[in-house]
Amino acid sequence: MPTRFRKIHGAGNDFILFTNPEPRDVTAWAKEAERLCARRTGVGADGLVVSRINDKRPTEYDVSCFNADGSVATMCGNALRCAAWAVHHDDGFPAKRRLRLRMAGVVHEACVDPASVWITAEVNAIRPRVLQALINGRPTWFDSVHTGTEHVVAVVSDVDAIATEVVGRVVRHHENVAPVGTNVNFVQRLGSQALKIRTYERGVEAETLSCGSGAVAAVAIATLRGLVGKREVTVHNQAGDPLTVRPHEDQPNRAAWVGGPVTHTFEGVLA
Ligand SMILES: N[C@@H](CCC[C@H](N)C(=O)O)C(=O)O
Repeated sequence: MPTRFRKIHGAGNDFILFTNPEPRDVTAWAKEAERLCARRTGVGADGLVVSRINDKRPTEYDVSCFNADGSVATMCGNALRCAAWAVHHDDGFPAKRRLRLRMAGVVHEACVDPASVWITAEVNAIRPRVLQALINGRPTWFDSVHTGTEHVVAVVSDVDAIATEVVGRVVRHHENVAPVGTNVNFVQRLGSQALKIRTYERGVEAETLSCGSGAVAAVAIATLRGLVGKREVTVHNQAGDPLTVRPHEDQPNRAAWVGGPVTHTFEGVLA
């Protein structure tokens, strides 16, 4: 197993990132994710990410993401953004050029500009009202949308009034989304083209400070429900580092760009 790692976060969603491990590397990454993501006994992170260049042209990287519990994330917007930052920083991939990142068999575009790192996410069919749960005593509907991974979204009047981890844990295991479960988002309209979001993440089994695929899901549902127009939306999160979501120029109904800050925190060597 490689010993050098980088700690990095995408708008507060934090990862242990390994780049370009030896081609013959046989690390059991899922197991290592569980061990290293532990906040008290490991490095501590929401997930573990492995990024490696593949031999495809134009430049393409394979990016794998494991949640803190060792499960595979089929899509993680913030992990892809962190991986894109590293390709730019370490391998000299030019800013503002399109890069290809493959995660769980799906190719995402990425683009690093000085202020933000952007990646694309799929926006699949919306299933309105897939489940209902009590929020502060009030029955509340959740819509679902698959943005590369499972998300449900409830529109609420005040996200700060919600016990996100309590409600999130119940909804995450709701029978209508069994057996795979779901990530759970609570969304509030903040004004013209702005939302506030809180996300309970499956696989981390806790609220995270931001979620890229969750921000895309929130914008898809908020657009459908007429809360925002179909153009750029600012999604304010618990990190205080908003993500921006805008429709993809070529497939506005099928994909979106999500962008925001990436911060390299430190590099380390495993004992
Ligand atoms: N934080 C991520 C989503 C990670 C995946 C999720 N926990 C799952 O397993 O579905 C993001 O930024 O998109």
